[in-house]
Amino acid sequence: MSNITKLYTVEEASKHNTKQDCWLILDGKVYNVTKYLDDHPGGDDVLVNATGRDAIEDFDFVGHSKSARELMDTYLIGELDPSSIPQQEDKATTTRHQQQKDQVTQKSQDSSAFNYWFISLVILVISVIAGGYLYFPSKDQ
Ligand code: HEM
Repeated sequence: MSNITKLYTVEEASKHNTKQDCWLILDGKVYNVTKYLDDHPGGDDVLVNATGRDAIEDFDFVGHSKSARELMDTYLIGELDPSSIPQQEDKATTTRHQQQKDQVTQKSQDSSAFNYWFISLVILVISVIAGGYLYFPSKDQ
């Protein structure tokens, strides 16, 4: 097993995206698979298409064998620098979640205000009817 010492940015790792120079990012680790392209049983295109992003989900989806996982170590050249991983999507997601939360809070506040006025109106109507019976009792009694 190789020692992992070198850190690469996503940008640096993503530059190697051709059949002459192909690096993969798998679970935060960086692999130079250029020499393996011709031997990969799944073909070279699939590997070149998996560059520029962490392709561990694709790798796992294929259901690679134990020996395939052991083979990976041969091509390991380093790890991804975590600070280089773009956070934009997370920020956008957080903002979207906050907006959704705000909308729910706003709706619940609107509905509380409506309930307050509705209940007040019902009490008022009941009071008027009850008052009517008290001041104008039925002639039968
Ligand atoms: C260093 C990385 C990789 C190594 C060492 C590797 C190795 C292998 C090996 C040994 C096989 C034969 C089947 C097995 O033993 O599981 C295989 C098949 C395959 N691999 Fe990879 N692979 C790597 C990355 C990837 C990636 C990133 C993808 C997809 C995005 C991929 C897609 C496939 C496909 C589609 C097959 C064919 C499966 C089949 O026909 O049943 N591989 N790989």
